[in-house]
Amino acid sequence: MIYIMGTIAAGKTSLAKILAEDLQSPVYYEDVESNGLILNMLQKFYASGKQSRKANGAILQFAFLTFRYQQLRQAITQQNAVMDSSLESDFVMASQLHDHNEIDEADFNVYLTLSQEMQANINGSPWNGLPDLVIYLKIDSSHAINEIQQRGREMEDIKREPGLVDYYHRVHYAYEKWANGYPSSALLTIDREKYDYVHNVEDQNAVLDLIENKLKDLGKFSPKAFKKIKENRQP
Ligand SMILES: Nc1ncnc2c1ncn2[C@@H]1O[C@H](COP(=O)(O)OP(=O)(O)OP(=O)(O)O)[C@@H](O)[C@H]1O
Repeated sequence: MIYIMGTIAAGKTSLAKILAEDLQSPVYYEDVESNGLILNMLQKFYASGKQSRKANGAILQFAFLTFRYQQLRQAITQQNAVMDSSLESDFVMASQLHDHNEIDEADFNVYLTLSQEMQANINGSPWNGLPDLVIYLKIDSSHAINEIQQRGREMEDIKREPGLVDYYHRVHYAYEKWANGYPSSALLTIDREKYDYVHNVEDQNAVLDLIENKLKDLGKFSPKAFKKIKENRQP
């Protein structure tokens, strides 16, 4: 199992697609646009800054947790499944909301208990609860904000809600802090300021090489399978 982590609009979905195609692996997307229930909750969450985050933050996290659990139950049975979001990324989001008093203590404790119960329920079947590899997309905060604005979702628009700039910086900081302290499994950092894997084929191949070399070193596929993947890749 491969988790992709990074702040809002770091490029997780694009990398998940490119990597899964190259590895011929199953891929699990966040896909909020086609999940009506989550999209509706997100719109309420984003509606009016701190106030709406406080009113909707906890229930949104419970919704994401449920959705992720459904994905995970399927993904644990598959080799090298790519997850564009995960219980780990939800935990970063939920924690930063809690740190800023947008999820209260009691709700956060229920969230943590439920999350642990869900993980315990799928651990050992055959998953041990940890991803084989975590890819962290490191991006400058102002660059991520530009990307968010360029994708043009009304709920995320800083012209509509200028206070979102602080929120985006805060989420970015939460991910940086998480990446600096993550001890649990192999972590590979990809510098988004160096690699444009969406528009530049050379960059794309360089990033795929970095990830697949790491997977090979971790024993996730044989040197022969690795060679075949590289041969099949677009020049
Ligand atoms: N656990 C969560 N709590 C709060 N908001 C979340 C959570 N997970 C995702 N979101 C929000 O849902 C939206 C998801 O958008 P999308 O699926 O495009 O992913 P993204 O995080 O922006 O990633 P990327 O652009 O890197 O693929 C973003 O606004 C994101 O902040």
